[in-house]
Amino acid sequence: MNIQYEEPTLGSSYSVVGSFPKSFGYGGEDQDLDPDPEEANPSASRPRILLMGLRRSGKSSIQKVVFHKMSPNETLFLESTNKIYKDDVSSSSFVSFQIWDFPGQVDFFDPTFDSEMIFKGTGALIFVIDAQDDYMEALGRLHLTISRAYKVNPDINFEVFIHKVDGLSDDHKIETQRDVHQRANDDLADASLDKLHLSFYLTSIYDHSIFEAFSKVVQKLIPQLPTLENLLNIFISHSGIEKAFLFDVVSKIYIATDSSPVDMQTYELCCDMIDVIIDVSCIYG
Ligand SMILES: Nc1nc2c(ncn2[C@@H]2O[C@H](COP(=O)(O)OP(=O)(O)OP(=O)(O)O)[C@@H](O)[C@H]2O)c(=O)[nH]1
Repeated sequence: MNIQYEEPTLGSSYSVVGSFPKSFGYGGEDQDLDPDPEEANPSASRPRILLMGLRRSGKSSIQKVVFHKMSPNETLFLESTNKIYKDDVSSSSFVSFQIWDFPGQVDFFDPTFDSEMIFKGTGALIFVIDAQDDYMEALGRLHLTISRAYKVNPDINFEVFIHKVDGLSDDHKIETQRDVHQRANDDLADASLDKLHLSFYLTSIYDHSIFEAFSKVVQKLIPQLPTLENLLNIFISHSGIEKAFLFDVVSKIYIATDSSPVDMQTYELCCDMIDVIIDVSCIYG
């Protein structure tokens, strides 16, 4: 398969305000290797989040729903991705990264697949597994992908989205997560890759779980997170406010929250309030 690169078609609502500090370690080195001329630009030092997984696992849907406000039902009409689709997310000074949506059939052994270039500048690799399908093939692919990426760049955060869980009962969700977790880690142990840490999330585009999972993935890439958490702790202790989130309004992912546990209902309520405010400001704007 020939890997081609598609320029980001950035939603007009996004503007470049800032990027991750260079000291974070995602600049420079990869720029020489990347065939994309845009990478020569200093703004390209923002970290990369890769979306990988088998065909039809839901990668493009996740990217469109979270970052382009596509309604979940519209994703039924998405066409299969056949080249790497790069999307710039630069909506505030704390969230600035690129998402690379990969085609499901990417072939690591193809000479045009430059794993050095792709994985070197990567902050997080999200591997999407369709929980409504038989996931054995996906687990094999997960192992191949992460072991290859780890060899090139052991600093990548490996995130596994056990996706489309909207069709599963609560018991089935927990059982699937346990099973995927167990098998994926057994495969790593067999390959003597015990040091490689995987994080698992149950996700669906039909509820807020995908926004929550993406929030956590992005938070891990924010070097200022402890400071932000601290500031929010101080804020709630002095204001009598119960819970504080720092939101990226455009995507509704939260960049930080105070250290009390996150209750999904509170998070959903805040997301709904953001929608109301955006709708009202569109009417009166
Ligand atoms: N039930 C359910 N369906 C989903 C979910 N996410 C995506 N889908 C559906 O899964 C199908 C495939 O989604 P895509 O986003 O095109 O999958 P992809 O992984 O990008 O596929 P390729 O481009 O072929 O690699 C679509 O019909 C989506 O509507 C989800 O959370 N729940």
